[in-house]
Amino acid sequence: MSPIIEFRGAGKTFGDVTALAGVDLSIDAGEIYAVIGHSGAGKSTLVRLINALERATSGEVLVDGVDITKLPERRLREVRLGIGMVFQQFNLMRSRTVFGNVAYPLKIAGWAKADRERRVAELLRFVGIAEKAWQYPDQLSGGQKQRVGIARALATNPKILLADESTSALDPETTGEVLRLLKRVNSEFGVTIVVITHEMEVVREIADRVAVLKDGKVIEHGTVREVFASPQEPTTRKFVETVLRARPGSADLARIRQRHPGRLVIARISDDRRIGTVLSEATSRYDVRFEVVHGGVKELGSTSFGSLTLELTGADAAVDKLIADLRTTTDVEELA
Ligand SMILES: Nc1ncnc2c1ncn2[C@@H]1O[C@H](COP(=O)(O)OP(=O)(O)OP(=O)(O)O)[C@@H](O)[C@H]1O
Repeated sequence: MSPIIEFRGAGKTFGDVTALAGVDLSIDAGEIYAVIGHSGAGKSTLVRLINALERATSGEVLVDGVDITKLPERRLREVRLGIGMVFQQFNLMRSRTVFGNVAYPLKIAGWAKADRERRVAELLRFVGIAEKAWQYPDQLSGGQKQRVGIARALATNPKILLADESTSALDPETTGEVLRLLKRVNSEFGVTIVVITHEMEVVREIADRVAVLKDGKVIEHGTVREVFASPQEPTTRKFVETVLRARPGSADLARIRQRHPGRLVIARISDDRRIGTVLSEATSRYDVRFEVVHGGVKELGSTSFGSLTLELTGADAAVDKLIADLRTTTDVEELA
């Protein structure tokens, strides 16, 4: 895999505000790369450096091997033709039909009318809204508007698609549909997708790799599996916990304690760790009972992943032995 987008010490300041500070990041051709961070972390600035809607004030940004921070405006137009973008608020033209919106970039790029018509029909079929071609944006649901946004972004066959909070205005079900559509864009056309989000659930559903942005810096990056399995930074851990309910919050824990006076442990669950087998053997061997009191398991790619908080009731020494057995197969943390 070769990088299609590379940030090398890229920084961006607005007056005395540092939006990005020395970002190093490498995104491979054909992958779905997510950038997650809280509001103000610098996500939008980062994505706007890729299509040079903003210019870096330091460092380099390479797109397809070319440092775009040095290019004159005229050459940037070519670079931008290879990059599509979808937005949180869809940014459709209200006065044009669905067809007109999707045809617009083709018109700008000088496509002949017959070619435009063929291409738009093909795109609308791909995103599943062919029957809405002559409707106006105001007549569409949020999910349908975003399908138009995606069709428009793909019109000129870009190699890169930038999705800036593209599902943040949608309900969870519609979010799922749009993310599945973006996955098809990636798998069927090989388009590299950069997803900007503040939701870890979006990262889980769609991305191959993820970078966590905080105060204009990349504080952690890796495959989605690595980052979910062992988040290093407190900010990353909090993001992961929003999806996995890995650890009961303090209010939850107080309620759990009231109902469950036994010892509480958190055990990591994943497909390759047979914790069910160990638990059932150890509970009968040591005469310890267990109750699941918190947690969850989610699909992550082709595997399951998560954590459970268990209440273990029995003689202290027996519970110790059970915890030791569990530790031979997974990470176990006892809650104080
Ligand atoms: N045009 C601008 N002029 C001045 N400051 C800016 C400008 N654009 C961004 N900033 C500042 O840069 C920082 C990063 O902003 P950015 O929009 O990139 O963050 P973000 O992570 O996308 O946040 P959000 O999720 O709220 O959009 C913020 O402090 C913001 O106020």
